[in-house]
Amino acid sequence: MFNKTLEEGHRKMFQKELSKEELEKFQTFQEELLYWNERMNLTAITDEREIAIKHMLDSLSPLKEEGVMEKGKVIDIGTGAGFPGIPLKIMRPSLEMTLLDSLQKRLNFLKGVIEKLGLENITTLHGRAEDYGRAPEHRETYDYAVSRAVARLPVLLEYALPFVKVGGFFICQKGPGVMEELEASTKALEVLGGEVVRIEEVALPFVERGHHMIMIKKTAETPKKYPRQAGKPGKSPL
Ligand SMILES: C[S@@+](CC[C@H](N)C(=O)[O-])C[C@H]1O[C@@H](n2cnc3c(N)ncnc32)[C@H](O)[C@@H]1O
Repeated sequence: MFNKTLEEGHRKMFQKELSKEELEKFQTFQEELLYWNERMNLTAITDEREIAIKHMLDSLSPLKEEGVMEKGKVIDIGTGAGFPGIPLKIMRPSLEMTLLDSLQKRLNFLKGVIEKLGLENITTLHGRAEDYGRAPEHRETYDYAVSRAVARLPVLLEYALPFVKVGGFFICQKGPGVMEELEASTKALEVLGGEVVRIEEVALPFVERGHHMIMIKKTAETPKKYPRQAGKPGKSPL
């Protein structure tokens, strides 16, 4: 059921077949997710078909944009059980992927997944986005930041934009409240050096509800005082 849904759904979304190797990797990831989900809290979605659609295919939606994430350094902020970072890495093995989360046990799960799938050029990073966003080895060094289901946009921008090089992009997915979140983000975009370049409605195969993909270009360096200390962006968003 998982494989069939993923294959058909991928074909509908991208008009392209998944290779045998890609399919095997997705399947192993799904099996690991379900196995470990019995032992720790990884996902509320446990139906195989739903995992294929709402986790795997949903994570791939940035790839619908032509020329996006063909190569370069990517950070997935608040990756949780590996979404969208692992599916993106399966489809684009040449990406240099960093999976960031503040929960160590989820990263331990991901280290196992990375080994089982034989993925290379992928690392896990334990801690808060606000702290790594100030660290010179991470600040403004990524071509892309991605993030799904982590925070409202004004908060998320303060987590994400400090990681992105000027000229790079932050890509996130948002549900029905997208326009309201965008309106609330005017100040954050201006202060942190970002500009919305695309808002795309993404339809997911087999289900009614899709989402919006927002592409934000980093247009200027983020001032040194951002991100503020851990917890502050969430408590008092820009
Ligand atoms: C609701 S989960 C979403 C996980 C995954 N992105 C997905 O779409 O399934 C949010 C994740 O973000 C992490 N997180 C929240 N705030 C964070 C922060 N400031 N820095 C790093 N990770 C954070 C949490 O630990 C959690 O794993």
